[in-house]
Amino acid sequence: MLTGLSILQFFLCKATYISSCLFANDLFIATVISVVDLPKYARVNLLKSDVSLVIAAFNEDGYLLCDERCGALEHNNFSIDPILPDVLKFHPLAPLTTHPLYRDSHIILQDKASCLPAYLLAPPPGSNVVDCCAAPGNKTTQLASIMRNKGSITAFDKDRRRFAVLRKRVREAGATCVSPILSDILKVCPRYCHLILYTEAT
Ligand SMILES: C[S@@+](CC[C@H](N)C(=O)[O-])C[C@H]1O[C@@H](n2cnc3c(N)ncnc32)[C@H](O)[C@@H]1O
Repeated sequence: MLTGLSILQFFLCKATYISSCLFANDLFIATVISVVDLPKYARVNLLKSDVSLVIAAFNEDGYLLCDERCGALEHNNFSIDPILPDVLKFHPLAPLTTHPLYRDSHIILQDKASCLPAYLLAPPPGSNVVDCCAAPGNKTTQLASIMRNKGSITAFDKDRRRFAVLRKRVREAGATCVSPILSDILKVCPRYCHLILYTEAT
């Protein structure tokens, strides 16, 4: 039997539960909206194309290059990132994964934040670089693009399945200066690295 007080407690409890569900739901909706709001970034693979050719191809497909400062991107607009000259910014819903430039690895979908380490490292062509944690290969192929395939990139990953993706991406990107190695970087003999000038591990 519920007393008057316990009935009140029961309903208070329910009310708290319902409001926490509503709050969780709001949080979920807010999260979905913020993910949908994020722009898409496409890095031009300089091993297969160049920025002006990619811009021209998108223009032909009805995309319009606009100034980064013009605010929120319209559906078919895109802009050049103000910091990264080989990175293009698109509307969050731009259907880039079905675009031929993506399928042929002329562009690589890579978030702006992920593009920054290799851009800041900026190894000149002819460098010897070790990518310690390379799969799926976004930064590895970006480094190859920056180095114009000149020099060497030794790309380690210890996860067999992710390593397979790395090899595929490296091949598709035409990154011939990359040697993928399936291994735990921590087990690699330091002697091996005597030529290394740059390392990148993210
Ligand atoms: C966040 S992902 C790297 C993303 C990659 N740099 C890119 O830009 O595409 C981390 C990777 O590090 C690998 N990894 C973690 N510890 C490692 C180790 N000790 N040796 C080799 N690979 C390792 C994981 O298997 C995973 O594939």
